[in-house]
Parts: sequence; structure tokens; C-alpha cells
Amino acid sequence: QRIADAPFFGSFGGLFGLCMAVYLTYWCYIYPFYISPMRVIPTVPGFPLWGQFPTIITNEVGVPNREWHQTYGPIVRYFFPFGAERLSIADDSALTQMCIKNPYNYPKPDRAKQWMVRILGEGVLLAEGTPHKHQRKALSSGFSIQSIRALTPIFWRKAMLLSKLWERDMVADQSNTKQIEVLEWLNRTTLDIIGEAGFGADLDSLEHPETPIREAYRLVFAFDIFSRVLHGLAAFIPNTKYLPAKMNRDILQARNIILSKATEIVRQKHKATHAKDKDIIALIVKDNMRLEAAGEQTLSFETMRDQVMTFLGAGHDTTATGVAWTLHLLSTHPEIQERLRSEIKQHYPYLFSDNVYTRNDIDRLAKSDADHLPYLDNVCRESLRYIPPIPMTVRETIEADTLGGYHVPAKTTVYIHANAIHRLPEFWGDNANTFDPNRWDKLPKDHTPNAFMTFLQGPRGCIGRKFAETEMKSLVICLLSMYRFERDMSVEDPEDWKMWRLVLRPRDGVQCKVTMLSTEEKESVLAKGESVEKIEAVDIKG
Ligand code: HEM
Repeated sequence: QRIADAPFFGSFGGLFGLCMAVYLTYWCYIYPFYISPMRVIPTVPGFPLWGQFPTIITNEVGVPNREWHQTYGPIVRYFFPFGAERLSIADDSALTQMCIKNPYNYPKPDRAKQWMVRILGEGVLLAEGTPHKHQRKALSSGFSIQSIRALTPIFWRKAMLLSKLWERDMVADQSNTKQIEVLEWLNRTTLDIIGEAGFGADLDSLEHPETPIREAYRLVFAFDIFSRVLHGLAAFIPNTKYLPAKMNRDILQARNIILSKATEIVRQKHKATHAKDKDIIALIVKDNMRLEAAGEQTLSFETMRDQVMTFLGAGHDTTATGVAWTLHLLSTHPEIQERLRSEIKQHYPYLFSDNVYTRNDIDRLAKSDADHLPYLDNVCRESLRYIPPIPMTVRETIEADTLGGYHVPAKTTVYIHANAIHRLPEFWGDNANTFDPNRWDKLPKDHTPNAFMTFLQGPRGCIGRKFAETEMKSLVICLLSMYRFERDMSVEDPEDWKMWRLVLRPRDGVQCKVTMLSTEEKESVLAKGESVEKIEAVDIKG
């Protein structure tokens, strides 16, 4: 009390209070409402001192934006604490400007990269400008349609292994039904797929769940309350990463595991890449050697290692979450599941055989093309629309630009919320909030690709899109040909507990009641479809 009463502290405190009052009045009232060039943009009502932050952190990511866009228009301004202006964009022409016409003016802000870089490395996902263009070009051969086709036997093999492991567990339990948390299994499956298809490495996490690399990603995506708070704080206070907190220790431990695995993979590739190797990194190493011989710029060892970290991180959790949500949606829409199974049976009758050799014919599967199943295509796209695994992305303008007719100054933070855009009636009609795979057959002629932002668009869009779509289809085909999925009513609806950490996943995973199809059920599916002969003829022609 004596210290506070001392004249120095009294006057210092008073001065500090006065400065704060002036600062806050200016930045939280005068600037946003009377000076900011963005004051003409429709603004979500609220007091800029704390802005819409309480609404944002207490709701599923993107859900408040759905309402704002419907109420105030396709471009809205809102506030983060202390008057920080933010834009949310759902305007077709503005999305084209950001993603396609002028993408390099919209890098990811440094604060958004900070925690990602520790886990994903400085690969193509986090590179900007010219280094990004250079890396993207160097990676394109690895992600071409032909390269992905060559990798499909791996997708099928791992999908088969997953379905066999579930069968093994059911046989051990002497039951044909089991409650399964499918997301964890799918995470391991897609991790093994990216390991083999991406780098020719057998990570084997499906059969060995405790393998360190899988454990590393479990640590990164832990959802305990303290990690969530610290993660939120990191957006404002960059140095939270130095706090001696469990989340920071876990991320450091995870980073070390991922980094050393990526280093081992790239070393191995540099030592021995064979002409017949088809994995993505082998193609890139071969391309690098060719460029080196021609005296052109190549990717350094560190850049290659960081690409491996990027593919590991960006390429497995995303697809696993997409497939897990799809299985959940099929479990809550049994009629859609039945129709899809029927289509699968029409194209892959041998998958419904009780004979394991007929079913596990990977060569035959690899010759088929999962893109020839229109309803499967609709179901996967609709699931990725309804719950986009990456629900939003954030950008910051380098230079001033015009979005949807509004002047947007340099250094403005701009959000694209797929989880909002995908539910707007302007793009998807009155049933935007319904899971309806049929919508894809009757999209209006003027439907814009920007209404589907699951993979973003343009040169910063997902390079692994074709990889992910093919992988997703292989998994759904394999699993549905062997199992029926029902909602496990003993657990809360996973849709009520979506949490966001890079990927939008259910807090407790996706728990399903999984039942092995009986021989009679498999036969009855066929009865609903066309004859096997007719379908096989289509397949061969295809
Ligand atoms: C359903 C699965 C997937 C979804 C929903 C998805 C979504 C996305 C999105 C939204 C972006 C842009 C992120 C941003 O800039 O903020 C992105 C970028 C990227 N994705 Fe995917 N992705 C999926 C699967 C994959 C797979 C399987 C791979 C690799 C095999 C992959 C590799 C990448 C890479 C390298 C980038 C960075 C591209 C660049 O900036 O040039 N993704 N993805």
C-alpha cells in the first residue's frame, strides 16, 4: 500500500492508465468506426475491445461465420480483441482474386505458421512467393494423375489389411459385431499409406499402434484443456512456445521424432533410389538428379526433408478424418450406405466373395478405376463438403488489394472458412445443411468451384487432392464391401464435439458399431444391383 501511495508510483500509474484509455479509445472506437478504410465493409455488431472473440472460441470453427455471411453479406468485417480487424470472405469474385488471380499477395501470417512449422517443416505448405513456386514445380511430377495411378495398389493393400485386422479382432472376440473407434485405425492406415506411397517406407503403424511416429502425431493433436488454452494464446503471444508447459514439451518431442524419421527417409533415398521406385519422393529425387545434371536449380537436402515432414503431416490426418466422418455420416444415413454398397457391388462383385483369395486380388483391384463409381464420387464429395477436414485457412495481404469491390489495405488478416462457405444457401440451396449426395447430380449450370473449398483452389490449393480422393475411395470401397456401419448410441454424437487443431476432428474420435456382413447380406446386396457379368463388362471397357 505504501509503495502504491508513493508519489512516483501514483503518478506513473495515473499516466499509464491515461495512456491505456487513450490507446483503447483510439484503437477500439475511433479507428475502427471513423478512420479505418475497411469501415465501409459490412461489420458484425459488437464492441471492438473484445470483438467477436467470445463467440468464436465458444463455437465450432466457422459456424458463427455462416450466420454472419447470411446476415451481412459475402464479405464481412469483424473484430478480434483490442480492435484487431478481420475479414471473412465468401464472395465468389473475391475468392477467385485471393486464390487464383493474386495468390502470392496472400501468404499465411507468421503467427499462424509458428506452431505448424515445428511439425510440418518448411516444406511447400509453408513456403511463400518464389520458393513456393519453385517447390511446387519440383513436386508436380510426384502428384501427377499417372503417378497416383501407379500408387493405387498400395492404397488397396493397406485398405485390405485394415479390414482384415478388424476381422481378426472380431474372430478373436467370437462376435461379428464390434464397437470400433474408426478414426484412430484410419489414422494409422493413412500414415502407412503415405509412408509407402510417399516415401517407399514401411511405417507399419497398423500392426504396431505404438510405433513412435504415430505416437508423435497423437502428442501433437492432444486436446486436453491446457493445450487448448495455450494453443489459443499462441495466436497472440508468439513466445508461449518457450513456456515450460506440457504441450510445448510434447510438441518438441513429437518434432524430434518426425524430424529424425524424415531425415532417415531422405538419406535412404539419396543413397539408393531405383529406376523402378514409384513413390513420390523417389520421383522427386530422380527429377532432382536430372535437373542437377542439366545445371538447373534443385531442392536441397533440408528442403527434401521438410517436404517429407509436410507430406507426413498434411497427407495422413486429413484423409483419415475425411474417411472417418464419411463412415459416421453413412452410419447415420443407412439408406445412403445401402445404395453405395450396391454400387460398389456392381463394380467390384469379387470383393463380396467369402473366398479370401478372390477378395484380396490386388492386381485386379489396381486395374479397376474407382473414379467410375458416380455415387461413390457424390458421397465422398458431399462428406467433404458437409464436414471439411480443414475447416478454414488464414491469410495476410502483402499489398493493398480489392476484394469484391472493397479496398483491403496491406497487412489485413483475411479468413476463408470452408466450414461456412459450404453451408451457405447462396451456393448450395435451401438444403445446404443437409447431407445429400444427390445434390452433386443437379448443381446449377452457374455453380462456382469456389463454393467447394475443402482443398482450397488455385496454386496454393492442395497438391495431394487426387492422392487423397483416390485413397479415400479405396478405403470406403474395401470397408463397405465387408462391414455395415451403424451409429454407436452408447456415445455422444461426434458431430456435437468437433474440435479444431489444423484438422476438424471429433474430440473423442468416431465410435461406430461395425458389423461383418453375412453371406446372405452380401448376396442380397447383389440382388439389388445389376448382374455381375454386365458390370464386369463395364469394368473391362472402363
Ligand atoms: C481429404 C484430405 C485432404 C484435405 C481435405 C486437404 C486439404 C488441403 C488444404 C485446404 C490445403 C491448403 C491449406 C492452406 O494453404 O491453408 C492443402 C494443402 C496441401 N496439401 Fe492437402 N489435403 C488433403 C490431403 C492431402 C494429401 C493426401 C497430401 C499429400 C500426399 C496433401 C498435401 C498437401 C500439401 C503439400 C499442401 C500444400 C500445397 C501448397 O501450399 O502448395 N494433402 N490441403
